[in-house]
Amino acid sequence: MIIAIDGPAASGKGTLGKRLADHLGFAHLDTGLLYRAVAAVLLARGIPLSDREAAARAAESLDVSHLDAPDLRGAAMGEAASVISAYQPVRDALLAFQRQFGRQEPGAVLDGRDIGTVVCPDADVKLFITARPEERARRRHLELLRRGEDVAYETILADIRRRDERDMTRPTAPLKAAADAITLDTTNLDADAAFRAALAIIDGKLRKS
Ligand SMILES: Nc1ncnc2c1ncn2[C@@H]1O[C@H](COP(=O)(O)OP(=O)(O)OP(=O)(O)O)[C@@H](O)[C@H]1O
Ligand SMILES: Nc1ccn([C@@H]2O[C@H](COP(=O)(O)O)[C@@H](O)[C@H]2O)c(=O)n1
Repeated sequence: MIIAIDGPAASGKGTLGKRLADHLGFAHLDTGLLYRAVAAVLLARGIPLSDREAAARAAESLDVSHLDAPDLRGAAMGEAASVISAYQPVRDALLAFQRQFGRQEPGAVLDGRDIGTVVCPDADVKLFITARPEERARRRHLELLRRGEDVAYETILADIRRRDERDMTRPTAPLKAAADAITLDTTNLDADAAFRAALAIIDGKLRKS
């Protein structure tokens, strides 16, 4: 069984995905980390993010055993990931790994931008998690402060808006809800309430099928 979660930056996809996976005994993949890891390779080697060929090579030879590295979660890496994720060969190189991950038993939760539309178009349940940009920026601001990154709220809000715009308007696998996705707006829901709402959607969807 596959649960696909998509949505804009800092909407709570990863938090929800991990919680659902733990609850259901499923594997969980935060696919944004793959793009962040590719960007990290380029930045570590001093290669400009505009070098599409180098980005594609980095994606093709990506070592996925270090996706838990804390430096991947920083604000700069999110921005860099958003640049290289627009390159089709980068996306192509990461596709097979994601699809293979989704085949695990008893199930898998994948979160990202194109899970319901491209990576797992046949997913059993598709959720599109969203929240107002100001609320997402507030959450990310808190998170970064806790991590010791003292970035101004306004800067984070501007970054989120820019990243969403780039992700939504790129020609390849743009961020959008799949036609059969159920949208959950978590602007006024804390993480517990979002989890309960998502579980109710999943239960309802599975009972119908
Ligand atoms: N419903 C919620 N209410 C309040 N805070 C939340 C909620 N969901 C997640 N958070 C917090 O918001 C921040 C962003 O959440 P998370 O990293 O899960 O978002 P994301 O969509 O996976 O982000 P990204 O797109 O950058 O990968 C985290 O600090 C998380 O703890
Ligand atoms: N399926 C995905 C996941 C992520 N991206 C791109 O990576 C950037 C970072 O992702 P986070 O989820 O960690 O914020 C994101 O802004 C996207 O550009 C993607 O294209 N597809």
